[in-house]
Amino acid sequence: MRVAYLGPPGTFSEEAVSRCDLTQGGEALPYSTFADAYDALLSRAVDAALLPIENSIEGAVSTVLDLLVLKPGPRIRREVLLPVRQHLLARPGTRLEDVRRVLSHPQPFGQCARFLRERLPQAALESQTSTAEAARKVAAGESAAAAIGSRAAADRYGLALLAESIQDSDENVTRFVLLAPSDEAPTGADRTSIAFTLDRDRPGGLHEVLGEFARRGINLSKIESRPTKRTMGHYVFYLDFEGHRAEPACAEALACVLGRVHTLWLLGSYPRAT
Ligand SMILES: O=C(O)C(=O)C[C@]1(C(=O)O)C=C[C@@H](O)C=C1
Repeated sequence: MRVAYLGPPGTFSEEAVSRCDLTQGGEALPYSTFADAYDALLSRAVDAALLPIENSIEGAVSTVLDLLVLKPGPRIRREVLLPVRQHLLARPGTRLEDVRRVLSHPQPFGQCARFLRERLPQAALESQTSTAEAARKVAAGESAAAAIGSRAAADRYGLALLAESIQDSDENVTRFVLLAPSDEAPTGADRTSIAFTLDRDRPGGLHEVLGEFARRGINLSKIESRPTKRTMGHYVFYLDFEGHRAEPACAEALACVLGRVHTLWLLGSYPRAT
């Protein structure tokens, strides 16, 4: 399987590729942005794309949520839970007090907010396309800069760990989804992701949708909203629930939801990661 991920090599996304049963041993192809990896799947340059969707400290990876409804088509075939340890990486010999610039992907800045505030309050934070890209630039640049990223990135780009495990909480997990042309057959322990918009200004619309699941004893595991990007106050709701869309109770709930929403996107059913 050819799988697109956020590169260059050394990202957490690359590590997630090596942890997913379907992509292990396949051909992993690095792309510079989530949108590029997603487009590679749409154009069939790859068979799948593995993208982060949420983090236990920082929350939604909104770019990826937006892609799922702005360019619909790909289905979620797997979820992968990756424990994430963030480290401060710098060229060997750099001291913490020398660091004036910190480079990373925006997500790790949020995951390491306390460390940055307490230990590097003067440093400028510079967003990069990925943690590994940040490490690559720090390795190539001057010593006043550091990157936030993985141990694998430090090894690959010849950087030292200036501070270890700097995320706000020890429990730091990023959830990735493997997107493919179709989702997975039922396994008995599945999850389903959908997205929908509601008709505007109808009281109780969201409550009615949630009620279809509650009535059938279907456990919701996530709800998230994003702006539709068209009008202020109009949202796309993202919902995850336990069960497969082909199971009778879930199929019935989805049929009823279809009658209560403006637009429904079926994002896929896939085995639940533990
Ligand atoms: O920059 C990387 O290493 C990525 O794989 C991206 C990403 C993300 O966007 O969430 C993945 C996992 C971590 O939460 C930090 C960054």
